[in-house]
Amino acid sequence: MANVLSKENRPIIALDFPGKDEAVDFLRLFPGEELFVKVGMELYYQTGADFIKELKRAGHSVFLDLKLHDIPNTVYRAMKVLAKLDIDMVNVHAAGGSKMMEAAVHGLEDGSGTGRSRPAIIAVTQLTSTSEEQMKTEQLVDRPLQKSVLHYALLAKRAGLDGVVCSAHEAGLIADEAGSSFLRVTPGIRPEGHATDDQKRVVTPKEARKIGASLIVVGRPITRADQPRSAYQKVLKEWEMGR
Ligand SMILES: O=C(O)c1cc(=O)[nH]c(=O)n1[C@@H]1O[C@H](COP(=O)(O)O)[C@@H](O)[C@H]1O
Repeated sequence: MANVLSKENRPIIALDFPGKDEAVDFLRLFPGEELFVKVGMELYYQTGADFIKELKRAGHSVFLDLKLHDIPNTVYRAMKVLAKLDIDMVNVHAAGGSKMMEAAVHGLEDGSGTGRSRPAIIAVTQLTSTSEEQMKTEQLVDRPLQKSVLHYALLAKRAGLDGVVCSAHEAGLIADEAGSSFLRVTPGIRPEGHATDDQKRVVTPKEARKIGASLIVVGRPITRADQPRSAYQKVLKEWEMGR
């Protein structure tokens, strides 16, 4: 798989912008810097593959966050296409099951061809906006949230995935059970003193690293800040303090 842990595990910036212009304006604030960015559904559905290629040409690492969740054959075929974008990381929902996750890995391998490493692939466990109460009432899952997350992580590992998306709260447990090389990519990150919002299970960058996150994903605290560049520096500093 692509080496996503190079360049000192920089925080991944979620480019959750409505279109290319806004994303480009944001990236202009970081001249010459090679960032690790996440392109999600909103931006990808607007800009498509061309913008991903531009980001790669500019030297950025790209996590394409489309959270695939469909029957194995459909996911296999979609991953085969995505592998050609030369992205660094993609994801699926673990709830799609082991056969779907295996198909996703095979799709990436077949799409990458020989001589090129496939993108890293991680599985979303329970979203960081999900609470235990919601799991009970809406998913009818009557188990502790941590158990569900760990179960999905081990399922993903057995299916050949490289890691999971989870809250930092579960990162240490997953490292213990699935091994430290199994990636724990953690959104729901809020720097010290930041206001709360729709994210339920939030952690500071420093705490996330201490607990066992391999990589953190940060969106609005940086992209919606009055001074995005200094907000990024603050996140980076807090992340480094957690080492
Ligand atoms: O897969 C993800 O990236 C993801 C999974 C999850 O459980 N929670 C979660 O917040 N995310 C993404 O991480 C980013 C977090 O953004 P902020 O809440 O603005 O920091 C968003 O782009 C979400 O789509």
